[in-house]
Amino acid sequence: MADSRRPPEVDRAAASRRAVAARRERAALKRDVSTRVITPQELLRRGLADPLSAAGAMRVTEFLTAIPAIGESKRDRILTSLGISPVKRLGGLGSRQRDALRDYLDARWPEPGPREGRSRLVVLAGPTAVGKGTVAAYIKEHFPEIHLSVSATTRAPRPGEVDGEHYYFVDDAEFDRLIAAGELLEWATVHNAHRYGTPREPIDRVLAAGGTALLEIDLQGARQVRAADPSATLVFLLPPSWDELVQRLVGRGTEDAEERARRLRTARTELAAQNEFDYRVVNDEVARAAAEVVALAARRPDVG
Ligand SMILES: Nc1ncnc2c1ncn2[C@@H]1O[C@H](COP(=O)(O)OP(=O)(O)OP(=O)(O)O)[C@@H](O)[C@H]1O
Ligand SMILES: Nc1nc2c(ncn2[C@@H]2O[C@H](COP(=O)(O)O)[C@@H](O)[C@H]2O)c(=O)[nH]1
Repeated sequence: MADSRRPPEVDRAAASRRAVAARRERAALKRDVSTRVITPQELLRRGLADPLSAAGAMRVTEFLTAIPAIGESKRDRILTSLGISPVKRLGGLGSRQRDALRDYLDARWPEPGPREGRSRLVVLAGPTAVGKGTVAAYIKEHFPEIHLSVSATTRAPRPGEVDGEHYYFVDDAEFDRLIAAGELLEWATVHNAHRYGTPREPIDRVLAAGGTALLEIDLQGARQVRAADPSATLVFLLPPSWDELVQRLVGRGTEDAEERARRLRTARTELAAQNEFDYRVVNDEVARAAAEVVALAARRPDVG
C-alpha cells in the first residue's frame, strides 16, 4: 500500500531508480550470456527459479538475442517453432514452453557433463584474471599433496616472482632448446606475447608415483594436454560475471591498457571454448573454488 505521508514524486523517483537498476541488471546478464560467462541454460534456470529476479523478468526475445549467433529473424523463427509468445518473460514460461526451450538449447549448445575415466593429470585453465594463479596458489598452500607444475616462460619476472617457484624464467634460446629436446609436455605463445611451457619430467614423475599433478595453463596448452593424454581432467575456471572479470584485471594493476585489451580479446575466445572442458568451476570465492577443483581432481578412477 502507498505511504500516504510520502509525496507521490518521492515514490515515482524510487520506482524509477528501481527500474533503472533492474534494466542494468538485465543488461549485465545479457552481457554474461553474450560473452559466454554463463550458458543460456544457466540464465534460463535462474529465470525459472525466481520469476521476480532480473533473469526472471527478462523477455524471451532479449534472452534469445543475447545468445551469440541468434539475430532478430532467427529469434522470431525459434519462438514460432517452439510456440512461445514474444511477450513472455523467462519467469513466466509454462512447463511445456520451458521444456521446449531447454531442449532447443541443449541440442545446440550442449553443456559439458562429467566424463568417466579421468586421470590424475589435472589442467586448470580459464580467461585472463579469472583467478587461476590465485586458486592454484591456494591449492599449493592448503593441499600440498597436489603437485603444482612450475612452467618455463620467456616473459620477465614481475616484482616478487621467484625463479623456480613461480616460473622458470628463461630466454628465447633456452626455450627453443627445451622444445627441441622434447622436454615440454605442452607449450604456447600466450596473448600473442611470450612463450610458456610445462616441463614434462616432473609431471611424469608425479603421475608415475600415483600422485596428482595440477597444470595452470592457457587454452592452447589445455588442448595439447588433451591431445597427448585424452584421459586428462580438464577444468575451466569461470568468473562470476564478465564485469567482475574486467574488474579483477584492472584491479590487479599488472598490465597497461593496451595489454588489458589484448588479454580481454583472448578471454572471449577462451570463454567460447569452455565446453571442451570436463568441468566448469565459478571462482566466486577463492577457498570454495579451490576446494571444488581439488574435489574434481580426487574424483578420478585409477587410470593415469
Ligand atoms: N575469487 C576472487 N574474488 C576476488 N578477487 C579475486 C578472486 N580470485 C582472484 N582474484 C583477484 O583477481 C586478480 C587476478 O587473479 P590472478 O592473477 O590469479 O588471475 P589469472 O587467471 O592467473 O590471470 P592471468 O591468466 O592473466 O595470469 C588478482 O588481483 C586476484 O587477487
Ligand atoms: N600453455 C601454457 N600456458 C601457461 C603456462 N604457464 C602459464 N600459462 C598461462 O599464461 C598466461 C599468462 O600468465 P602470466 O603469469 O604472464 O599472467 C596465463 O593464462 C597462464 O595460465 C604453460 O606452461 N603453458
